[in-house]
Amino acid sequence: MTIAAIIVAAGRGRRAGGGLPKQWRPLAGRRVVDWTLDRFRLPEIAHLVLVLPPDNAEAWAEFGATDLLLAKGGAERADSVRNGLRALEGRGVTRVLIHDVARPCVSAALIRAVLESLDSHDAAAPGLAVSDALWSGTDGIVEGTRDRMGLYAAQTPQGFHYDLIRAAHEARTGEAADDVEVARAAGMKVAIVPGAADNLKITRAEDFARAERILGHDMDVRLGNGYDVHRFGPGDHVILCGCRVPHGRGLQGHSDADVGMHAVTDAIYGALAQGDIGRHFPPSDPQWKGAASEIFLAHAVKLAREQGYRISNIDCTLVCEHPKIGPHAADMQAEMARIMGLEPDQVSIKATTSERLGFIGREEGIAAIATACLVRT
Ligand SMILES: Nc1ccn([C@@H]2O[C@H](COP(=O)(O)OP(=O)(O)OP(=O)(O)O)[C@@H](O)[C@H]2O)c(=O)n1
Ligand SMILES: C[C@](O)(CO)[C@H](O)COP(=O)(O)O
Repeated sequence: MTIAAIIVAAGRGRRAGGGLPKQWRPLAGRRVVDWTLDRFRLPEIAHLVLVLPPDNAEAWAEFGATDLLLAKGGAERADSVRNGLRALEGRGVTRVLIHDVARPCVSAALIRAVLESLDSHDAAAPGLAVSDALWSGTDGIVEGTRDRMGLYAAQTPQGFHYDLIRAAHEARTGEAADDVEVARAAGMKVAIVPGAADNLKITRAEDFARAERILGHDMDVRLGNGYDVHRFGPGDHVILCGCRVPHGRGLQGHSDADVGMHAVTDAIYGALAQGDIGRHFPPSDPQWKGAASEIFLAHAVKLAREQGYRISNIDCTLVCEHPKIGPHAADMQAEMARIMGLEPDQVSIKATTSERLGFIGREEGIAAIATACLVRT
């Protein structure tokens, strides 16, 4: 089974106002689009499609440089979805989730409930049973009461067997309230999964404050620290934070002895309460002899993602008299950011001496200390 998710983000956000379309506006410290995308970065989702406004060159450049598949938005939401479905052609996708970028508070539990329902149905979508009384009205005056029995507020992600919804969208053009309407027009039976009140769609200006409150309450922030020391030995360079730095001696260790990268890796494991490098890559195992420490860091980052965390920032301090780190700090920052899939401004690499005191002062080795901040997505 291959699962994909399509995030439709080609709307204009007219009702939300505020200049920029709502998906690009800030929400609890990040853009709406970043929150929504991260919600779908789950191990079971193999492909993530982002449907973008065709005229937003900046967004195409930004997301074109990521692992996302991109598709062009159309005039109506249904046109955008159709293009998203086409972008998945030939990738062996069997199930697809279709989600509004404007619903950034969706939980992994709801996403998984929809997927689970697809085991026994062609289509499934979250619906929130209407609990308030329903009126009809004109010009601010109530004209009648409607029966709310059996009525649901439709949410996303709406999930489908890929071939069926693909054919349904190709067969039906024109406006549709949602993909469930398209599916039903093609004769598909759609199961209702209990929706979540927190899974609101940011539609009007005031919805930002509510979404911010939900994401704030939800926030699970974890800190971890890492500390490492490697001893100098013969050599003509050291590897620090992924960069080769010429030096009169090398660092000794079972792997490439990248003391900075080890401290950062341990900080991430620490934040996850997952021990340290030695637990995942035992020094007694000969396969790690001389290994590039990138393997360890990439493993810790993957573990964080699998456990539902994103790395918010990293701070690493190298402690040595020599080599001087300043001239190499920017390269180290870029390399560490690359390995972790972060922006360089999320990674700080700095250095200090130990004022010629102790083993560092005697230039017997280099120490590194690091802090990692992880946030549940
Ligand atoms: N042509 C369109 C229209 C809408 N959408 C997406 O469909 C979702 C639900 O639409 P809505 O909340 O109505 O968003 P907008 O169309 O952006 O808002 P508005 O109607 O206020 O302009 C949003 O994620 C929006 O980006 C899209 O991808 N392509
Ligand atoms: C798909 C949807 O989110 C279901 O509630 C909704 O219909 C899309 O938004 P719109 O406001 O109807 O365009």
